[in-house]
Amino acid sequence: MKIAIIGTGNLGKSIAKGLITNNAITSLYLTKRNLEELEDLDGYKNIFLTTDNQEAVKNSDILIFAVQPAHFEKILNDIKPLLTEKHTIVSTITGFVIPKIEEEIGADKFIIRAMPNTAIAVGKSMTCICSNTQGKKRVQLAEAIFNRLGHSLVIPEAQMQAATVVCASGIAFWMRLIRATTQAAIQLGFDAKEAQELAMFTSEGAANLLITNGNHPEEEIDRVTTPKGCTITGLNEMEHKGLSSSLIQGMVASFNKISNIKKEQI
Ligand SMILES: NC(=O)C1=CN([C@@H]2O[C@H](COP(=O)(O)OP(=O)(O)OC[C@H]3O[C@@H](n4cnc5c(N)ncnc54)[C@H](OP(=O)(O)O)[C@@H]3O)[C@@H](O)[C@H]2O)C=CC1
Ligand SMILES: O=C(O)[C@@H]1CCC=N1
Repeated sequence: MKIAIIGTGNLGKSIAKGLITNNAITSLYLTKRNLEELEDLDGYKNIFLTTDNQEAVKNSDILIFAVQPAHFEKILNDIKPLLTEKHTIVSTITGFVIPKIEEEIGADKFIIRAMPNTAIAVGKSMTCICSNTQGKKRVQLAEAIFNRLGHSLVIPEAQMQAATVVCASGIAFWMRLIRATTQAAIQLGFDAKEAQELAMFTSEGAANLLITNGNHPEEEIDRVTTPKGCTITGLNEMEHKGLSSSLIQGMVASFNKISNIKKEQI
């Protein structure tokens, strides 16, 4: 696959690392105005670092856009004359809706919106995907790419903002939960390194139980909670202090913020 990442910042670089590690490329163009931060990716075979978006577009078939929303319109205008039938446009840009992309480059283009997260760098992204009518013909291609870099789900565009909160911001939310677990483990007597090890691998195990068994979380909780035991005592105390409620309220606040940003842009 001949892929270009236009805007290789936090997310773009994570995608690049995932693609490189998973041998998912024939060639990979990475663009950015200031290339210094990409020095560690310099010198790899078939990886080209450039400030020239047009060069990247000419030499690639799949164009993954990962710039800030404010930069996207101008970049689309600059590369528009170079777009052909071979190109699949993949936008990871939050809040930039498909009708607006079609307005810039035309509804005849193959347009995909993807919402990955930074775990794409280690091949573990949960990525939600939607497309324009023309792009439906290339959705399987997008799924193939993102399934190599984790797990993907095709959703209606109307759910993309919610997917941003649950999956993209979700990485930050889970990091806080893991950090809090680590802090508790330190208070209970483990050193910092051991505490983080316990927190990371326990959360990985919990997720894998659900992924492998397909159970509801409460079924797995029932297997751990001995009557009158320490687990149910801990869980109930967490709920008295608002664990579930605070997570739900935080995610809804995050969703409301995205909705407001979108209104500000209109
Ligand atoms: N971070 C995340 O977890 C996620 C982010 N997103 C979305 O992805 C997009 C990127 O986010 P993020 O990676 O965090 O942002 P960053 O600011 O880290 O990255 C954007 C990059 O675009 C580059 N850039 C700016 N202008 C141009 C240009 N004209 N040509 C080429 N490159 C350019 C910038 O580098 P330079 O200034 O050197 O050009 C910068 O490195 C956003 O729209 C965000 O909403 C979506 C899902 C998850
Ligand atoms: O925090 C943000 O607004 C962006 C969108 C998802 C991840 N980062």
